[in-house]
Amino acid sequence: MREALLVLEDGRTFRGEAYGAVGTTVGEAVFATGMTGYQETLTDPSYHRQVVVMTAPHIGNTGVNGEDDESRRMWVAGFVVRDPARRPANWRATGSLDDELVAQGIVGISGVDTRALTRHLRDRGAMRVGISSEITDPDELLARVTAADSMVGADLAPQVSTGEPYVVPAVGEKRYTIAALDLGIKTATPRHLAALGVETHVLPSSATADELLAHGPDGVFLSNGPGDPAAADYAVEAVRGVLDARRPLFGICFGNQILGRALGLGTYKLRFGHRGLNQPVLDRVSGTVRVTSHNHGFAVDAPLDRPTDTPYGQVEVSHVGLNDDVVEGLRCLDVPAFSVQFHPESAAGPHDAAPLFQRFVDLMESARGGDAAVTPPPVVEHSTGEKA
Ligand SMILES: NC(=O)CC[C@H](N)C(=O)O
Repeated sequence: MREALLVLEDGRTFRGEAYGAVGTTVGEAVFATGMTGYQETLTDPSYHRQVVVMTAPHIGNTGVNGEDDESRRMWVAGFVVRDPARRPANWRATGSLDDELVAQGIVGISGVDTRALTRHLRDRGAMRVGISSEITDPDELLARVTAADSMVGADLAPQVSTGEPYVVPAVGEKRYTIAALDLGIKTATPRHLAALGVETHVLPSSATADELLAHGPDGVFLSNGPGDPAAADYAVEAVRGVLDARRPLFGICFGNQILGRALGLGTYKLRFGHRGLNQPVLDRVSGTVRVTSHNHGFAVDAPLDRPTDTPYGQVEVSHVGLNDDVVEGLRCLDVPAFSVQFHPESAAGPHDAAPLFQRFVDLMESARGGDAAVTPPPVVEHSTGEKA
């Protein structure tokens, strides 16, 4: 058994065993509370440059399979678990997580008190961290950690985006065509759209509005993605062009933050972010509470109690996180655009929010009928009492 060391930027140190590839890595320490879906987490491009701490104590129980990857590779900068499964067992498994982490060069640590680590991050906020199964001196590792780039100001979408455009065909009859700006897109998203008859043309993060609109798509999609939305000016510019063209637009997570910025709203870094599969969100349009999957460290800054005037008309907060009143969705009242901060495409679930893809399809359908500026019903008010 090989020892490993974890050092947080504030000096707190944990010791454990090497897990995954042997080596040294640094990144932003974040915790994820999902009890399932580790394969999707590891392969979600939004986790690029983040060291993910799993709060669920047993990880790897169902191994890995050839179907659940959210992209072409694992992106996490490091992986922290309590107890790796000794023997995976699942009818879909094609291998073990341990072997896959080694094969993909992901440095991890196991045997760590992940509860103590998570409480530390909750109390002090997300921060930089290093893991090493080579360096044994905490001060030496700490020097590497403090030399690492911060997540604030990091422009990471170009590093994960596709180099070349590609097409995900509709399942069955093709009814709509969309252009998707790949800021770190997950495979589950075009799959959900394909099931609704949507053909998705995925374009690199550098695509301009003209490129997105080149083939006359029914709508434009803005994907999830890693990094600080404040650093992605090129995407903001592209979205403004799409809004000018009044083309139906739907964004998820990073896409929600980019739409917010395109409308003139600000974004800010949350103390420790939302990462998990059971986050309650109020859909203020229908008055429904949905249990949703989250992975975000930044959020849009917008007033909850009134619409905001923007160069594209008014926008209102359509969804609110019930744990902490964070903006979880935007809805434009005068242009056909909306977005959510959480993940309707979520695999391993939950699927409460999946109908949002149908809302995008409905928006494209009404735009075809010349009725693009949908007149929405008023939002419902709520009170969560004291902030969490
Ligand atoms: N999943 C995402 O798209 C994450 C968006 C952004 N990088 C954040 O951390 O908030």
